[in-house]
Amino acid sequence: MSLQGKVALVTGAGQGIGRAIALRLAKDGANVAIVDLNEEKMLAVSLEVEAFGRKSTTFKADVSDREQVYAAINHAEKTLGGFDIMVNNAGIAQVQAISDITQEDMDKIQKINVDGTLWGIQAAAKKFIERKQKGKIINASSIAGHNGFALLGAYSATKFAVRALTQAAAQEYASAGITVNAYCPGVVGTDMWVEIDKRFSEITGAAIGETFKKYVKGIALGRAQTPVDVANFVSYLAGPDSDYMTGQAPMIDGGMVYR
Ligand SMILES: NC(=O)C1=CN([C@@H]2O[C@H](COP(=O)(O)OP(=O)(O)OC[C@H]3O[C@@H](n4cnc5c(N)ncnc54)[C@H](O)[C@@H]3O)[C@@H](O)[C@H]2O)C=CC1
Ligand SMILES: CC(=O)C(C)=O
Repeated sequence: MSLQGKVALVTGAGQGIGRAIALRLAKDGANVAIVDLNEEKMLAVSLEVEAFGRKSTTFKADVSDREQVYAAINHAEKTLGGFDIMVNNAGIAQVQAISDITQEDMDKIQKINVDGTLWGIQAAAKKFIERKQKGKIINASSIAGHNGFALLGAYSATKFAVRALTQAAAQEYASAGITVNAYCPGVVGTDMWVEIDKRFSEITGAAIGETFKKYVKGIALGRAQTPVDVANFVSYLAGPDSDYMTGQAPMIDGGMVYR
């Protein structure tokens, strides 16, 4: 159990990839703070974490609000007795042709995916430095953070930005013993993809399920990704085996985008 006694905070942990990460870090030995907008879902995941024999706490926060992110970290530290790993996982998708993206669309997705990640990096690094300890910051990018996809332009732009923040933060915080990396999943069967598929269908006329199937066909390993596939990689990024890695954003996508 490589994370025995460590404290991790996972944003967007009420469901999907964030939930799987929270459970995997708990399995690895960490006590886990669950942060999300949905209180009922957070509580359910918190109970699942405790079933591994770990401590857990929940904190309702909108990651786009800087103060709420700082408050979430303070809460985790106080309740769980430390703070070692920050997973900036919360994010939203949008499916929209470039010509149809509005200012409101762009403001919303940037505030959550980009600002939310920035506040998470900044607040976590400040806490690690204040505590005079090393720390790990792990951000959710995407294959869409390496490759622009049609109808996912705004989303792709935010995930490219997450990689930029990851690279800059890795350099700025290395001397403090803080590593900053990102994970880039491909097509993961979560509610996010149910929504993406539905929006593609509205825009292109594709049948429900067709876009998801089309994307999955492009995966070399021949199946859609599960949240656990992502969590397995985040476990590595959170643990001591990745201590010599920083500023990176590898694909964990079953073979879709090659860099
Ligand atoms: N599903 C996929 O295929 C892929 C997902 N990703 C990224 O992985 C991350 C997680 O994705 P999924 O689990 O699929 O999404 P999801 O939509 O299933 O879950 C996202 C969670 O984040 C929470 N959330 C949303 N906005 C929030 C906010 N402002 N503050 C706090 N919590 C908020 C939601 O309540 C929800 O529990 C996202 O950053 C996403 O962009 C990256 C690549 C592929
Ligand atoms: C949701 C997402 O990041 C992709 C590319 O599927």
